[in-house]
Amino acid sequence: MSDRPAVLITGASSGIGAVYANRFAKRGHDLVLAARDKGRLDALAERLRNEAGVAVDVVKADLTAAADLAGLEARLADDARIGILLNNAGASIPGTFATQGAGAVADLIALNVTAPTRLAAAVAPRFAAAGTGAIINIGSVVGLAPELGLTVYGATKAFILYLSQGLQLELGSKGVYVQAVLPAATRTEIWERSGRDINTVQNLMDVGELVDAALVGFDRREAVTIPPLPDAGQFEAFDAARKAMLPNLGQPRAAARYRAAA
Ligand SMILES: NC(=O)C1=CN([C@@H]2O[C@H](COP(=O)(O)OP(=O)(O)OC[C@H]3O[C@@H](n4cnc5c(N)ncnc54)[C@H](OP(=O)(O)O)[C@@H]3O)[C@@H](O)[C@H]2O)C=CC1
Ligand SMILES: N[C@@H](C=O)C(=O)O
Repeated sequence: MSDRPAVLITGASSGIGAVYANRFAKRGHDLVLAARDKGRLDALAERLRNEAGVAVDVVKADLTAAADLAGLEARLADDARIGILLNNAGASIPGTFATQGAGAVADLIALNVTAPTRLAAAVAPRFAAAGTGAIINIGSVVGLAPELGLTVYGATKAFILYLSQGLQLELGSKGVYVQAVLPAATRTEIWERSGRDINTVQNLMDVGELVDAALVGFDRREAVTIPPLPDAGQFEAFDAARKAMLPNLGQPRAAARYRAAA
């Protein structure tokens, strides 16, 4: 039994989540790995038990299935060994907003928005009461860029950034660390799964490099970690400009530019 907090990782069967599992195991953390593909989870768990000597629980869970999600929520609420929640599971969908269909859009929101929010809501009271704990939410640079044409996917990732920043403000003073990680294009299965030929994607980052960079931000207790962004000052200026606008938003009258000429 490790003396470090256990880490519950969603979407641990492949890609970014599987690499995070490897890295946290090598750091000596026990793990709870959740995804739909139990075979891949079991193989990863066995390897990490052997290589890192940590305890690894596997939970087969479809985060768009209410009962499965509820089971993970209960695990997060009740298992005091879990001190880190990694909200990683996610997907994109092919097509455009006009072609994707309401069902596919709703399913994407269930996975990318509802599930990480409910899991964070399940663990936040326990972390706040304990005065410690960490929530890592995997967003995307696409959440900053409607220009990329991934409208609903990007909107789900913009939600993750906002949720993370809000939770930082609400929970930080209670000892809970919340990190938003915003990868750019990274070499994982998400591309094939969402109908994209990965060979057409430019500037793909190696998934191990992505996770190692995200963990540098984690170790620094950075609020928003954007591994591909060379100059942190650009995001700081972006966020400062947003904050500078806030005092001008609560006005009793419509701005003169919107009032009919007298
Ligand atoms: N790769 C990239 O370019 C980028 C990825 N991201 C984000 O990184 C995160 C991880 O994605 P990535 O590693 O790239 O992609 P992968 O497709 O490799 O991994 C996605 C993971 O999510 C799990 N998952 C998918 N659907 C469900 C579901 N319904 N219920 C439970 N688990 C599910 C998959 O497991 P299983 O199929 O076994 O359920 C898998 O483990 C996502 O949130 C993604 O949006 C952000 C920016 C860039
Ligand atoms: N997953 C990628 C887009 O589909 C990304 O977030 O860059």
